[in-house]
Amino acid sequence: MNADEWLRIFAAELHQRRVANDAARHVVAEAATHLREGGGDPWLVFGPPQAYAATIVESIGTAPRPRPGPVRLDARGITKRYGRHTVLRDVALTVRAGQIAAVVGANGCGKSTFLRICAGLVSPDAGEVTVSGRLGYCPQQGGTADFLLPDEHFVLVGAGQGVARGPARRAGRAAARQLGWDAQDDVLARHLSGGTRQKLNLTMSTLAAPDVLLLDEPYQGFDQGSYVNLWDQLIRLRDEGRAIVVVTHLLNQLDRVDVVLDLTTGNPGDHR
Ligand SMILES: Nc1ncnc2c1ncn2[C@@H]1O[C@H](COP(=O)(O)OP(=O)(O)OP(=O)(O)O)[C@@H](O)[C@H]1O
Repeated sequence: MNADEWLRIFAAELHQRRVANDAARHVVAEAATHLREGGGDPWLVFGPPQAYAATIVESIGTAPRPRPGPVRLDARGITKRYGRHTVLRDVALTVRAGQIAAVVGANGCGKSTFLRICAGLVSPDAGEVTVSGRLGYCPQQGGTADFLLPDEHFVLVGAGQGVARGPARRAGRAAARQLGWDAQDDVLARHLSGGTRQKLNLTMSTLAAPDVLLLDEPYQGFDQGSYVNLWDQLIRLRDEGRAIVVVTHLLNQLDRVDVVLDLTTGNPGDHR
């Protein structure tokens, strides 16, 4: 790993660990100067960027997190049956502005079904979902149009949300860049790689600055760097006051979320 790559991951880690922006910039600049003047492999000088970021957090602490705001998504008593199979039974989830909720559980326990119900795409047999504000939804699969360019996707989604062509294109490209993807490529969606198509999906769901963001395993096909960028982006969106619900199988991410809904047991729990 070269110094630039190490510094990029180190900066992202500091951001994720909520080190105040000014302090993080200062620490990264110091590390960069040290590497430039002293040379050498950053892994030998500082160790893994994650571990060095943890040491920095121990010594300087983190910025206070904004307090969660009003309830943005409230799902109560959600029950869903397919034939004789009850997929969801009396499921509840409340997410406030400035919170991330993770929906976890075994394959087939109903995570995607629950998210689709929250998005208003599937009707529950019982229960109610109340969403306050604008909604963004990133499905697990599909969602892109094979014969459109990325820019055309942004314009289309923008039109549905009352955003003009130019701003929609710019917002889409900016959000894509945060995932490490240059969306200016003249490539039809059907020729994008699976991971890049998922970035397009994700970018579309965040385009109109939604108050509630529903993400169904949004990282599928992502490489390690894109995955780090994704969590960076989610934490930034949360700290801006969005309410985020993310379906995930990656339980090692749960220390970053505020609420966990385990559909294997059906119990939502405060995580912090
Ligand atoms: N439209 C449908 N008609 C009939 N059964 C369905 C339908 N949609 C989902 N199911 C069933 O409901 C159950 C839950 O599916 P769902 O996709 O919500 O699970 P999941 O927890 O998201 O799974 P995974 O972890 O594999 O993504 C499964 O048994 C699935 O076969």
